[in-house]
Amino acid sequence: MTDHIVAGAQKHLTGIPLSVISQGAEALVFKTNVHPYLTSPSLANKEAFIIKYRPPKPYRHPKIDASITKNRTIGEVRFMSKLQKLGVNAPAVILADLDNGIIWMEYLGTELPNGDVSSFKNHLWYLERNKEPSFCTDDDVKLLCQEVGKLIGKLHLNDMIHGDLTSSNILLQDGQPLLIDFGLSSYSGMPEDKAVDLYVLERAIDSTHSVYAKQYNEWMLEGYEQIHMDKEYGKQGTKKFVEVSRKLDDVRLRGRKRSMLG
Ligand SMILES: Nc1ncnc2c1ncn2[C@@H]1O[C@H](COP(=O)(O)OP(=O)(O)OP(=O)(O)O)[C@@H](O)[C@H]1O
Repeated sequence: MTDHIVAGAQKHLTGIPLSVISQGAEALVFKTNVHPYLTSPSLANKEAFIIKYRPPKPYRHPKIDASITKNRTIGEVRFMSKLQKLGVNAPAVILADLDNGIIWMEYLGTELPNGDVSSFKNHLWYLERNKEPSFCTDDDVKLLCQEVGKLIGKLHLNDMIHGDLTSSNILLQDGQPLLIDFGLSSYSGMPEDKAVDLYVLERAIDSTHSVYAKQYNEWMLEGYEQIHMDKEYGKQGTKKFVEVSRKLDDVRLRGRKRSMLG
C-alpha cells in the first residue's frame, strides 16, 4: 500500500530521494536532502527537508478528491505562512504543488541522545525513563512547559487554532518548542475553540506522561497566561485569557461527564 503511494509521490518528484518518516491517515511525510531550487538555503537545517504528500483517495470521486486535496493543501500552506509572518515557531514553507497535494518545508527538530526525534513527547519520555525523578520537575522542564504554553498562547492570540495539539506535534529545536502538522488547523476568535485546543493537549499529556501530567499541564497553562498578560496584548490579552480559562473549565467538565457515561 505504502509502496504504491510512494511511487505516486515519486512521479511528481522525479529524481528527488525520498525516505518515508511517517504515514498518517491524511498524508505521507518524507525526508529528503534536496532543496527544490537552492544549493545553500538560509535555513537552520540546510541538509534535510520535509515533503508532505496528500495522496489521492481512491474511495472519493476523483473531481471531489482533487478539490479536497487542493483546498487542504492551500489551507495548510496559508496557515504556515501566516505563522511565519507572525513569528510563531513553525517550519517555513519552501514550495507547494497545490494540485498534487505536496508541501516542501523546512526540516526542524534534532535527535535526542537515544536517536529519537526531539518531539516534546520524546523529550519528556527520555527524561522520565533515563533520569532521576527530580529531573522531570526541575526548572528546565518548568521553563520548557511554560514556553509551550506561550507558543500556543501566541497562536490563540492571533485567533489561530491548531486543531490537533499533541506532544508529538510539538518539536524542540535549540531548546525552543515549535509547532508542526496544520492539517486540521482553522481560524477562530471563539474562546470555546481555543479551550478545546488546550483540552486536547491536556488530554494528550495526561495519556502519554501520566506521572507528571498534572505538573506539566499546570506549567503550560502558566505560560499560556503569561503571554496573554504581556503588555503587547494590553487589556484584550487579559480579557481573552479569562474567557478561555473559563471555557476550559466547562470543556473539562463536559469531558469528565462524557467519560463517566462511557
Ligand atoms: N517540518 C518538520 N520537521 C521535522 N519533522 C517533521 C516535520 N513535519 C513533520 N515531521 C515529522 O513527521 C511526522 C508526521 O508529520 P505530520 O504530523 O505533519 O503528518 P500527518 O500525516 O498529519 O501525521 P498524523 O496523521 O500522524 O497526525 C511528525 O510527527 C514529525 O516526526
